[in-house]
Amino acid sequence: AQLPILEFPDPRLRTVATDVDPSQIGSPEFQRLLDDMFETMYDAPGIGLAASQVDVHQRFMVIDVSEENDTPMVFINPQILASEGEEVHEEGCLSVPGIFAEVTRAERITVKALDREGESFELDCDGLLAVCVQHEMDHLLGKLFVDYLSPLKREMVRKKLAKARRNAA
Ligand SMILES: O=C(O)C[C@@H](Cc1ccccc1)C(=O)SCC(=O)c1ccccc1
Ligand SMILES: [Zn+2]
Repeated sequence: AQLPILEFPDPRLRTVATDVDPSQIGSPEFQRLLDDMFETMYDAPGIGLAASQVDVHQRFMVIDVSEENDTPMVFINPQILASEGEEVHEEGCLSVPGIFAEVTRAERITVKALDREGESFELDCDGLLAVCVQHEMDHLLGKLFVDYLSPLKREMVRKKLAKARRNAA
């Protein structure tokens, strides 16, 4: 099922997620949640989705940066072991619809996490995957890409979204 995505400035997006209990990963409920998150992400459409965005405050995220939407990736209890370089990339966010801004992040990262089978893996990422992993991991810390904007610009974003919500209502 598609899950409702929380939208800025909803304070629940600021919650810091807690580690997933590895013994829960194999449960039907957790596997169903992963499936629902992929369905929600592909439908949005998006290239990533953090559990925080669907009001589940546990440390996991789903990503698929492939052109064909056929490379689903699950990162549970992710941690960045190493990072290097700097790269500016235009980012969007399903929790801040219609807003795009440039963000500077590490160019290359080594991320360690558990996969959907609960197996530990390490991955060297660069390019859009590295950007997306860092963007999703920020969500798990209650951070949004608009936090990298000036307070003035962030206020403009808040007003723009509030207006869009009024018009939609
Ligand atoms: O809010 C999210 O976490 C999803 C976000 C991830 C992201 C996008 C761009 C840079 C970093 C992280 C999105 O997927 S926004 C939508 C988007 O960028 C996109 C949608 C369809 C095709 C390609 C990109
Ligand atoms: Zn986002």
